[in-house]
Amino acid sequence: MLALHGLGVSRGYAIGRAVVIGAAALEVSHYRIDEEEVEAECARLAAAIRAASDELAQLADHLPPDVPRELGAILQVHSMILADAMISLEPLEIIRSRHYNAEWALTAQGQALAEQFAQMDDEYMRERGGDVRQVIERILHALAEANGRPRGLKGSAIDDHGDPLIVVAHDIAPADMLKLRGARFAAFTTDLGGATSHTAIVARSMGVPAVVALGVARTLLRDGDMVIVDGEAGVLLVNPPPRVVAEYRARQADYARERATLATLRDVPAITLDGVVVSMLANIELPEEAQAALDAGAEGIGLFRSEFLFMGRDGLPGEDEQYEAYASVVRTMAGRPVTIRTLDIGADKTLDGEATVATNPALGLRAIRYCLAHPELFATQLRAILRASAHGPVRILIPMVAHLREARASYAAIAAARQELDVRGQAYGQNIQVGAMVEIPAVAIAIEPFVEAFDFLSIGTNDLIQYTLAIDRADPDVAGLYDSLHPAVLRLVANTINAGSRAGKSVSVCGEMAGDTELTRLLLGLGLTQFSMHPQQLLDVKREILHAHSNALRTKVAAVLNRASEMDLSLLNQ
Ligand SMILES: C=C(OP(=O)(O)O)C(=O)O
Repeated sequence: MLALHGLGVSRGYAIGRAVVIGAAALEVSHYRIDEEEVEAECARLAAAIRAASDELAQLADHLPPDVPRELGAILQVHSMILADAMISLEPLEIIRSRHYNAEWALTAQGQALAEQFAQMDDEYMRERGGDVRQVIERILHALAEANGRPRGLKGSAIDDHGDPLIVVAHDIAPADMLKLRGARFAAFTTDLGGATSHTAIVARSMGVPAVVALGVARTLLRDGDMVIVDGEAGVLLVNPPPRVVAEYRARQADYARERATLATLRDVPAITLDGVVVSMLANIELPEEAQAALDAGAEGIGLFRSEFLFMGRDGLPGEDEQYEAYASVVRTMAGRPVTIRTLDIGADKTLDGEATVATNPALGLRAIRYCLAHPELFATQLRAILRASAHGPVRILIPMVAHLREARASYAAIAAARQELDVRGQAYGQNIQVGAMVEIPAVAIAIEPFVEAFDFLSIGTNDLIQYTLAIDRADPDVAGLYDSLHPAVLRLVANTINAGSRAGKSVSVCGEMAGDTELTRLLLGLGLTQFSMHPQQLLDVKREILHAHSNALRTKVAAVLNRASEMDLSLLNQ
């Protein structure tokens, strides 16, 4: 058994078969077929191989006279590869023996061949690995065309009869995670990533165990390997013996029982032992998650990351489409407040087709900076949000504010959007509240004018830590330095909470710190009374709150906050 250690970023355990994917393979559907479908699936693959072969022949026959002669030679090599049994027969055997769908059989064979070619001594032969990959891609295109739909996971069906499937990837961009949402994988692992990378955040929102920062796991695993993902300990076990599988099945059952017990806290108000009332809010990425938030007892949405509506798709969503998405959340939350963050695009969250030239995108044209540089895009989103406020209480949250002039420009844009709606005869969002994310250290330090400028504040600890400690939150090489307990981080959080409380303005934490039960007592001790986190984490954190004594924690935290060293959490348990 191989045990690989990474960072557990989404709780729970999964036992299943690995689906090893590279970036391009993400677009390929993986599902198992029934015995009676085998011959039809083989015929489908054989037809695609013929189509690819015809296409190559056509290309070779109609080569313009001015193209280099090498191209003709390459096409010939590709035709030979295509005719070879390793491509024309082996994948059919995989369909018959493993009941994989055609695309999966082909990519599984491609992966095995890529590894064989990579190990060859002869450089010429090693390079042929690239040709094999190109030939396989040509057949995948032919399969997609024959299906009459673009390749993608959306249309895939995952094996319902056999073992659960577990994604093992080098890295998955947040936009690709969106494609995987519909595909019902039982767990995720990636070689890259950090605890607060957006990939980890999306995995948590999908409610499946996930381990990131595994280093080279993807290169060590093969499609179909039996694996266990331990999201608690951050471990990936490969080909475990039956004794270990049995132990993990027992852990899975215990975990399910623990969740069921927690569910009884759903409607219990979050009040500390000394009577401090705490608001339990949810973070969501897509409108469908609002129901999960309600099911977990959320008292509102503290952060709707609207950028996920814009990612992993062709073109931008228009005003009506956005309005429908926001309105559906507001309707689902039935009178509870919904905080919609305006487009926070940039760094690891990119729009399709938009390349960045920034050398350091985390410090570049992100979030409100991007929106102010694209006024029409911003205005469209603001109109959609204002319209959605007709269905219930909505708050607008502006990300990455660093300057007061950005606050002024945001208010001006909201006023202009309101005016445009007025002209249309739609008077919406007259008294809408506008807040700012506190995620740039400069704001948390010079906080007073921002408290004054905005109706409420939400501390984005993920970025606040990233920018305070100069740690890329998605980079596994520096994950060990990403530290929520650093005294500078805690003082910035305390400064923001205290300034809000002095001015009577509401302050929440919506970064991952809010959902970490190890930090609940610390945040209560810092005076926090509004927590916003993934629906999955709400009940765990509520349990901590119900057993805490807020005033005692405040005294303890105040006594150690100004120490130079990292916060010692054990002091809060004494
Ligand atoms: C909530 C936050 O924003 P995001 O994780 O979406 O960047 C944060 O930075 O803490």
